[in-house]
Amino acid sequence: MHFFDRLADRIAVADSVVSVGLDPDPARLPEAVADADLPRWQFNRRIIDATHEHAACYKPNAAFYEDADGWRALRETIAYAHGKDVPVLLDAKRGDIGNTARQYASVLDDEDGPAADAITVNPFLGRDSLEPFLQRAEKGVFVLGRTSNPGGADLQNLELASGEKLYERVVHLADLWNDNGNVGLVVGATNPDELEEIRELVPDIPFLVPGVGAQGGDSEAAVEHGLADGVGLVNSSRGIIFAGEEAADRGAPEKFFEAAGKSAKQLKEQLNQYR
Ligand SMILES: O=C(O)c1cc(=O)[nH]c(=O)n1[C@@H]1O[C@H](COP(=O)(O)O)[C@@H](O)[C@H]1O
Repeated sequence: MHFFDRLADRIAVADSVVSVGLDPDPARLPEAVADADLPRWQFNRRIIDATHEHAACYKPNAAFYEDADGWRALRETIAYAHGKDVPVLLDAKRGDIGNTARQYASVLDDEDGPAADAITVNPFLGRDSLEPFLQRAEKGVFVLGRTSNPGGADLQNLELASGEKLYERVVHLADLWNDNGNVGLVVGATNPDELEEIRELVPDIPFLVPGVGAQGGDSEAAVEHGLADGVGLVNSSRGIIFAGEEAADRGAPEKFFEAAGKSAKQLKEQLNQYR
């Protein structure tokens, strides 16, 4: 099944557009999992148990898994999320020359265990660097459009000779690259005006909107402009998975994962007001 059809089904079942970011910073893992074999996997398992009812998608960021045990933790996490019937978007921001890109894209194949259903990619190297991802028609390919970080404007807002901004050009290209209907765009919630403008440029492309929660982005704009025909994702990572830190610090470690569930539910309900 094509990723966006699968995502539409999941959004309907969970009544949610929340993407739960699985960014298990080793320095912030609670004691309950810190001594386990594969702490990140044990952490994610309990986060998934607590949040899956409210999750349209899980988004593990590859940066938190790029070591020997990390890929094992990631594979277990993907399998577990699939077991709960929730799709997984691997946030890897890939983009490289052809043969390297082909290798990167193989992370989407099931040969070594369950693979992610979608991935984030960086468009800086142009179409051929993304071709191996785009050709996997059933997989979602989210192209970085306008990122949420303060330095995003350094390059993305540069004005080209044509008068277009660089991010506008990227958005236009992403639309051209969408032969298989599997392209999405990443547009941060911290730039609501640009979110609105980009939605006008590409009415039919679903967005992944990160930046609500810990980065303080605009959740109303995220929903209003992030969805295309009801399909899209609004991501929060630290705001959900570490919501229980304070309770644990106050001597209630059992509340850690419960708080993540509450936070995911709260975000779902907040976003649903605007759907
Ligand atoms: O591609 C992304 O997901 C992404 C793009 C962007 O513009 N900004 C952004 O924060 N992200 C990712 O979204 C997640 C945000 O995490 P929190 O700020 O903890 O919610 C991290 O995994 C980021 O790498």
